[in-house]
Amino acid sequence: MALDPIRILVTGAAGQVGGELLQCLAPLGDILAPSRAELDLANPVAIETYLRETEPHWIVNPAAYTAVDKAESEPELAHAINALAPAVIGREAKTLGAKVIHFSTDYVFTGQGTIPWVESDATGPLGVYGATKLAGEQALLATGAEAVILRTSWVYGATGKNFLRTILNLAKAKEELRIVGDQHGAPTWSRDLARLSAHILRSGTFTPGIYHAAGSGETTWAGFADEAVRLTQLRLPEAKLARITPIPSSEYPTPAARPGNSRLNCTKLKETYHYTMLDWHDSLAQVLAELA
Ligand SMILES: NC(=O)C1=CN([C@@H]2O[C@H](COP(=O)(O)OP(=O)(O)OC[C@H]3O[C@@H](n4cnc5c(N)ncnc54)[C@H](OP(=O)(O)O)[C@@H]3O)[C@@H](O)[C@H]2O)C=CC1
Ligand SMILES: Cc1cn([C@H]2C[C@H](O)[C@@H](COP(=O)(O)OP(=O)(O)O[C@H]3O[C@@H](C)C(=O)[C@@H](O)[C@H]3O)O2)c(=O)[nH]c1=O
Ligand SMILES: [Mg+2]
Repeated sequence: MALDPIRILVTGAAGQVGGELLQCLAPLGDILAPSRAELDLANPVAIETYLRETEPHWIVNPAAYTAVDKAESEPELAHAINALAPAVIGREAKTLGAKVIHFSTDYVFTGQGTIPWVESDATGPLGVYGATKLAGEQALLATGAEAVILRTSWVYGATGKNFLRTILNLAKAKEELRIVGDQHGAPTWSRDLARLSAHILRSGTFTPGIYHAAGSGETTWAGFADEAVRLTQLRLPEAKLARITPIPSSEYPTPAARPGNSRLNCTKLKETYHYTMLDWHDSLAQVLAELA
């Protein structure tokens, strides 16, 4: 008798993490990757119907409302996608006996201090995006579903909309880029998150809970931009690239405030799942090689 193949639902497959998940999880089962038109996460009934029809064994949910500034003027939509959808996913997963891997953010924290945050630290989001992501964590956990929540930071990769690609484009067009130098954290490669997810799926034991999962090491946005431009200049000695000037956040006003301390302590992930996230310098070099 043939065994039922493992069905893995990947939401947001057109996004940065979702795209990498498609590649990394494909060898592990049958992937369901509905487009936004096929599964609109802003519609709870659509989520319920889709999950009852497809009965996935795993639900991997990187889909989110990720426009941090725009969320300030679209709080209802951000809440529907980031908070209500995880609640419905959790409720249905609990009924199905499906396991969930969900993604959250450093922006659940206030950003006070300099010590890397641990999972049990008090939260205090500064804006709508962070608040809706925090509500999503809490709602998912409250369903009692078997869920791992990976809190990550500063996600980038060779594809999708991200800070690295924005900076490389701007650096070719300008002489100087003024970038905030007082927000501290770690860039995280989208592919490393997908590899971690595959690792969790494969690991025989599933230990639910919140885990911090950010690139190893730390920098600032200005430090990240500076290293990206430096490495690009080494590869393209003839190119005229902008110099990076670090500025205080007060000189780069945005609708949503960002945390000054986004450092995430990833010890729990290491100890529980025996997975160490790549150092951000190493992943940056790999992503730049892929872009070249
Ligand atoms: N990007 C970052 O820097 C960080 C991200 N995170 C978290 O990691 C996760 C992955 O982020 P990332 O891959 O960068 O996000 P992206 O913005 O690259 O992708 C998000 C995906 O979600 C989809 N989506 C949005 N709204 C809906 C909806 N109503 N129905 C169905 N799909 C929808 C988008 O679809 P479409 O393509 O149609 O817009 C897109 O494919 C998210 O949970 C995010 O909160 C955490 C820390 C940092
Ligand atoms: C383009 C640019 C940005 N900045 C600043 C703004 C901001 O503080 C920082 C990064 O810019 P971004 O627009 O990429 O920032 P942002 O969209 O806030 O990135 C966040 O996205 C969400 C989804 C997360 O979960 C977070 O972990 C984080 O990655 O750099 C400058 O100072 N100068 C510039 O020229
Ligand atoms: Mg952004």
